[in-house]
Amino acid sequence: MDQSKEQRILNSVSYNAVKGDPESVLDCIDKYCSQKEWAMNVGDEKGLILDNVVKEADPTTALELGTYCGYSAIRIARLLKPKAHLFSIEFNPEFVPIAKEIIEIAGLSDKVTILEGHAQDIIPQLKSKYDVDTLDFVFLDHWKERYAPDTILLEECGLLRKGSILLADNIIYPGAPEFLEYIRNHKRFECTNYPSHLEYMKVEDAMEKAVYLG
Ligand SMILES: Oc1cc(-c2ccc(F)cc2)cc2cncnc12
Ligand SMILES: [Mg+2]
Repeated sequence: MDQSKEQRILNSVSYNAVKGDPESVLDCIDKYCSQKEWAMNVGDEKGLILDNVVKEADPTTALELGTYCGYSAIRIARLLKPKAHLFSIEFNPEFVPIAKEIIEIAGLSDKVTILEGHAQDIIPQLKSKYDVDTLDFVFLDHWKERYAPDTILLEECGLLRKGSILLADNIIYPGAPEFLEYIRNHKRFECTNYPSHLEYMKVEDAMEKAVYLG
């Protein structure tokens, strides 16, 4: 059976990246996806925005919705302090083993737990099953129509605390209008927009940061 694009990305990382070096894994994926096959990694330009918000949050416990091949999980996990941990939720069973392998090559398997399933099913289990208290940072990068309901679910599950930082990808393209409307019209969130471009393209995109005010 022909290999998937995601398998080809893993092949490229496995062959070209320096084992245990997250930067070389990120560079390899960015090179492959800008020169060979486009893929929906957050990419290098929006990745810098992600880096800065993660540094600002300096999270002990972080959550990512939408693992894909593990690119943004590596961007986040490489910046985490020693005892900090990232949970990453992915519903596509084909992506999970590939992301695990790529994160392993980056040497970050100890800092990342990939949870396979739908966010709306896993979020309610984070406290009881995964011993999470509250989340210091959340990266939303899964299906755009799930951004708002899953944000509401995080709050309902008591997973947000005063100062929790949410960062959402693809605010312009593909777009997340319901999410924007929700967080910008609710006084419990302080929002900041970061204009950027769609990964590896000249198409406009943006990220939105929302600080939960409690
Ligand atoms: O960053 C992203 C980009 C795109 C996407 C797809 C097709 C296209 F033409 C343009 C953009 C889809 C995504 C789905 N989930 C998470 N992130 C995504
Ligand atoms: Mg995205």
